[in-house]
Amino acid sequence: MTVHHDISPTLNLIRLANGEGLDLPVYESKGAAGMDLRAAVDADAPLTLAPGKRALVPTGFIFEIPEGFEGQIRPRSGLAFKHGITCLNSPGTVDSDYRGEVKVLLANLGEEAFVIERGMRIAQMVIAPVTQARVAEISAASETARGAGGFGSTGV
Ligand SMILES: O=c1ccn([C@H]2C[C@H](O)[C@@H](COP(=O)(O)OP(=O)(O)OP(=O)(O)O)O2)c(=O)[nH]1
Ligand SMILES: [Mg+2]
Repeated sequence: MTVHHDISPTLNLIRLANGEGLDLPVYESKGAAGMDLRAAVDADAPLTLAPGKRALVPTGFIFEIPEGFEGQIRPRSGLAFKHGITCLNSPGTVDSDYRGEVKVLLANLGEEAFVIERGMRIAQMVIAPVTQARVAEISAASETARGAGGFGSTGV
């Protein structure tokens, strides 16, 4: 069966109190795969992420991911390259039935503390189609040329 997804579904956002005044997430270029997510930390209280530490950073929005899609929260390569900042659970998964605030689990793998200011673009979200498989338990696996070979069985 072929499932055809709307290639530009509407993403409804609900702004929370801590998101007041923040720019909406946008695609920063015409062909960008991800929309950048901004930190909804208090303007008077930037978040300092010490080396080796992690923090759940609010975005200030509830995202109603359209049914049949997910939101994938991924690191920004610039922050990763320059500062060692990544998403610990990358790619983070935002389910289409989630109605809480989207948060970004940042980790500092760098050697210096990293300061997250309000409105900083900390990660990006890709909206991607999802397939839910039916699960069926069977008694024996079908035969293939690969068989159980894996984890480097074809060489490096
Ligand atoms: O980076 C993330 C990852 C998840 N979530 C939210 C949306 C997602 O729908 C929900 C649950 O995420 P996940 O399934 O990855 O976490 P879990 O540990 O399995 O929690 P749960 O038992 O709530 O599913 O948490 C975020 O806001 N940011
Ligand atoms: Mg889960």
